[in-house]
Amino acid sequence: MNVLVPRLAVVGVGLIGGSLALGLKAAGAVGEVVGIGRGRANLERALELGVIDRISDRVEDGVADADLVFLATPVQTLPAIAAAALPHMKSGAILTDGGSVKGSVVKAIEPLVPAGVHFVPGHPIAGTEKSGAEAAFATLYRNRRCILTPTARTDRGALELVRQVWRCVGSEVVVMDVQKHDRILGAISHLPHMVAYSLVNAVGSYDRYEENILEYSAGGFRDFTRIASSDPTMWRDIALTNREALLEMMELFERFFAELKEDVRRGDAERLFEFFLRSKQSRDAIL
Ligand SMILES: NC(=O)c1ccc[n+]([C@@H]2O[C@H](COP(=O)([O-])OP(=O)(O)OC[C@H]3O[C@@H](n4cnc5c(N)ncnc54)[C@H](O)[C@@H]3O)[C@@H](O)[C@H]2O)c1
Ligand SMILES: O=C(O)C(=O)C[C@]1(C(=O)O)C=C[C@@H](O)C=C1
Repeated sequence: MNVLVPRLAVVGVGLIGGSLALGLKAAGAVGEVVGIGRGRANLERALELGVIDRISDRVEDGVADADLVFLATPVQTLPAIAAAALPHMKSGAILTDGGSVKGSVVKAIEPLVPAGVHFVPGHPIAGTEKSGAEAAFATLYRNRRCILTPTARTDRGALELVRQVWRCVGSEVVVMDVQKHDRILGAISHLPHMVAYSLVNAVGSYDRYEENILEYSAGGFRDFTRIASSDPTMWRDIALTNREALLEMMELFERFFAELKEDVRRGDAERLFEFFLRSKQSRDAIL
């Protein structure tokens, strides 16, 4: 494979940033990877694991010679990091990100982009509940989707390069407008995390017996709540920056849960069966 990105700078060498670096390395598509972050121990571990080739202690220095800068830190930290990075990026360089919410990120970053530097907002729809450089792996993005949310200001050449980067690690690239992205992800990703976190807290608070009843959990509870082990900082930031779409979905969910509760209360066998069947059919169809 030709080198697509001679020098990549990754800010936030965790699951998402580290996996992009590893995927590009595995494809032979990157020259050097510079890692930038807050936690020295995590960066040193990333270096040891071969996720990055060198550490830079300051965003300003680390991005200076990069052709592509990938921001992969919690959503609320992205604007300040972009503000620190952008004035130091070379002409023709591209800034992109992997933040789970796009509206707030684009609104804050786009006005900061100087002439000659390009910004391509993105979001890989892939992940796990694990965090940090140790959690990164080269195949995370294989057979997954990556959504890019360009605006009227986005440079088409830069968009094409970022598209190729994600294709190179095995993703199907989908281009979508920012608002649609935030609504769809609010439904398909953010709501399920809110439900999983609530379920664990609700069941965990049940105190009729002295035992911790979570210890009785088996496949059903554990499969359903895997994502409640996800990083609280990441999910706090998502809940705060996609509030409108998330509240709309939480209200929709409440209506469905109330309907189910009413059917249980009334002992309506026919409606219960129909409710479960409709859900099973929808889910089976995407497997
Ligand atoms: N985990 C997922 O499933 C997933 C999927 C898609 C997108 N995302 C998004 O990707 C981003 C990164 O998520 P992740 O799962 O890789 O998290 P992570 O915790 O594994 O990695 C984030 C890294 O950023 C560092 N960091 C945090 N604040 C920083 C700051 N102010 N300056 C520099 N470094 C900082 C952390 O130390 C950590 O090493 C988030 O915006 C998240 O919403 C996550
Ligand atoms: O598989 C997981 O653990 C995930 O939570 C990944 C997941 C999701 O599917 O909701 C989480 C957040 C993202 O921004 C994208 C993907």
